[in-house]
Amino acid sequence: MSTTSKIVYTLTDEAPALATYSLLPIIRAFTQSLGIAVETRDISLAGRIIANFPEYLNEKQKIADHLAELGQLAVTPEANIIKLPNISASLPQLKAAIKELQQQGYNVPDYVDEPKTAAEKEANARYDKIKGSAVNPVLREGNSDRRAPLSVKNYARKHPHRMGAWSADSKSHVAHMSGGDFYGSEKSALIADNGSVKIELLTKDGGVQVLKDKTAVNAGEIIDASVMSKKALRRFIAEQLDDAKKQGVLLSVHLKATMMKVSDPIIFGQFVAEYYQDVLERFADELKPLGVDVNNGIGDLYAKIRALPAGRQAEIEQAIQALYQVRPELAMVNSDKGITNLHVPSDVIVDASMPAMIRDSGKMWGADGKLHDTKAVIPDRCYAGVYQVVIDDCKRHGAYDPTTMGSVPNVGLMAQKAEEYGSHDKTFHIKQDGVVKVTDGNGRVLLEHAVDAGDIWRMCQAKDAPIQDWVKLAVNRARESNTPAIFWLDPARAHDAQMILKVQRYLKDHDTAGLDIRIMSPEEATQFSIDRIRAGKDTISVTGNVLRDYLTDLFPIMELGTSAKMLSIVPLMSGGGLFETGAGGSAPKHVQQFLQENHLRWDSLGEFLALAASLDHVGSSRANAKAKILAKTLDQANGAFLDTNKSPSRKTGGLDNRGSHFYLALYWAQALAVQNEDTDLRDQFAPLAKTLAGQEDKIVAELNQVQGKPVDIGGYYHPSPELASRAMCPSATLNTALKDFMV
Ligand SMILES: NC(=O)C1=CN([C@@H]2O[C@H](COP(=O)(O)OP(=O)(O)OC[C@H]3O[C@@H](n4cnc5c(N)ncnc54)[C@H](OP(=O)(O)O)[C@@H]3O)[C@@H](O)[C@H]2O)C=CC1
Ligand SMILES: O=C(O)CCC(=O)C(=O)O
Ligand SMILES: [Mg+2]
Repeated sequence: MSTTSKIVYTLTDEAPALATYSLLPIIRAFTQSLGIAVETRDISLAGRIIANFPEYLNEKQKIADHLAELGQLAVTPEANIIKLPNISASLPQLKAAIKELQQQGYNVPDYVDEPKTAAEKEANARYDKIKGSAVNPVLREGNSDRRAPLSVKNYARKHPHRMGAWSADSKSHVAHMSGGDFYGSEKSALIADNGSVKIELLTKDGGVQVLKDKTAVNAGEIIDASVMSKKALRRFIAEQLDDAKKQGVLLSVHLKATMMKVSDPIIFGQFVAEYYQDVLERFADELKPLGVDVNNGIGDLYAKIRALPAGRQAEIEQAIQALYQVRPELAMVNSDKGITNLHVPSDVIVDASMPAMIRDSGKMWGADGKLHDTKAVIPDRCYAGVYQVVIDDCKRHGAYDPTTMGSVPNVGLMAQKAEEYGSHDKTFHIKQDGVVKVTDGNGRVLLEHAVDAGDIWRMCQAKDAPIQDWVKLAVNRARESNTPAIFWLDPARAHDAQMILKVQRYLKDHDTAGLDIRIMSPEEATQFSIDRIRAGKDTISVTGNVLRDYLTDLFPIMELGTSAKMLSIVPLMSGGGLFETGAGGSAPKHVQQFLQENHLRWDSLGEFLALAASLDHVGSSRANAKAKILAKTLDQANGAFLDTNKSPSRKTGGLDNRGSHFYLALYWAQALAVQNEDTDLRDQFAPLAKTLAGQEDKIVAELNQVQGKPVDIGGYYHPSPELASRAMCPSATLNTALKDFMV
């Protein structure tokens, strides 16, 4: 047995970070005697801020750049990383995290909206790297394999979640642009030789602005560029506001301002600017000096007008209320608190928000606290049509039935910052009219677009080696699960047209005899997959990076009620493993409930599944037979956990995240205690199984009785480890049982 086996468990944010305080002691108890070191690395938003400003901090406060360290590990065969969801911070969230750290005595600099000094500019540049989806693209050095394991699917069939009924006359629909968007303007080029490209704006007045001097490119790589016209977008938004009002439906906007951290806050800002135009113009003289930024949502205005005299502040607030009478009703994030879809760019995130809407009868919450039909605006056409197909299908045939429906697992192209999700450093808010050109090392123009000031131009890359790996993964999954696999590619898109050629070519490298592998446009693929879903049949979706993200929330949320129950593996191209936990996010709503009621409804099944896969990887890559047994018994424990329905309840009073962890420990110890493959392990875990089973009632009572009262953990983005640990491990009996077992 190797003694060097190491699993890195990531410390992140919000609900999954809280859950870790309770789960990690259990994981350590089960692995410590096996020579498997479970180490932690802090990749939380607060941790990343601290790591990037060492010169502002004292020695005790400093932490190393764990994300950079893991990024280096991810390209080595030794990597075995369990990655929990982390906050991809919008600017308002980043600022809130900075403020909290400052209040805790961390002297980190402010993020200044309009930086003037060199120091301010330098600090902002560091913060810009921390914000948005700054973690996943660094660690995801492989493609993605996300699916619902059979045990999970069977669980969902036995314990179906609630699905809202659909009616044929639902007015809910998706609205997208018909021109002037990324989809309509995409151009693509295939790179012939290794080298680099230059991105320049040739302005109308004859000037040249270098947007990005050097972007490395490899032979066989696909690059593409596209532009979102500000004028076309504004026209489209104005039309949609009128139409929503006319149809009497809510207006909702679904973007990914977190992951698409450069483009989508700007697009979001255009909705805010258009919707609140009257107020923004009427009070422009006061709002401008305050630095109100529409890209941060109308919440930014509310926060900044606090600096005005009370009377003026009230006047602006009244003007906004008056606007709500004449504008279409907005979908609400929190109707009790009056928080609308347009308050903060990161409250409604398309991958999770559209499936939740479809699960809830195609409705969203209105200001009256009731569900209403809604216009879901997804401006760009690349992927919006997928949701319209699902909505039309639900209107025709009603909601899907979790007890009978099939599954849509996903194989997603993701490695090496593939496609749109790697485009931040090549996305530009154009300041002057002109032409953007991408030229190669020989000065040859590969791509070019005429642009106007205010437009968003971006370039994406998809490297060849990841594409080959992705095709291989798809074929393997189709073979292993004997399931049809559909490549979701649109021949009308320049990028996808190139991709289709590559897929056709690389499929020939594999034995595909007897497999059903097809290429379809996203809309056709959606219809094909949901027809099969209704017939109880499975279909593998093989997609690019964005659809990987969207579909691995869409289908799990319909099939399982949540994407938390997904197995989410990233076979790293170097041979290592990155095991993501579930396919969802860090569930901010869960933290609110926890702080108010000391009940954490976070479901850690994703962590359990990832841990089993990670232990199995230790077993295979390190020839560690005991790790294999740990993995196998953990799988059995997961099965028992699902069978006995020990997932956390949504409501305070029932078993929560902590109780669910206890049951996992109990079932895992019991599975180890009854296996005969390794008698040492059996003898070692039998007493723990006995202790936990004997104390079940007492432990569960201790875990449940703390609920119902507010709890203080000393911070939101950067809680106190002592307070959080105390809150998350409230059963003295369980703590003692684990401690006694460890010695
Ligand atoms: N891999 C990653 O690192 C990811 C990070 N994110 C980040 O997470 C944050 C929040 O994103 P958001 O789009 O709101 O999505 P979330 O997935 O965090 O939340 C949406 C809803 O999904 C349900 N949910 C998600 N995970 C679980 C779980 N383990 N147990 C139970 N329910 C769960 C909850 O529904 P209910 O309220 O009905 O219980 C939750 O309110 C953002 O900062 C985002 O960038 C998002 C996706 C992936
Ligand atoms: O990185 C992020 O912000 C979110 C990632 C995500 O939603 C996903 O991978 O499904
Ligand atoms: Mg997602």
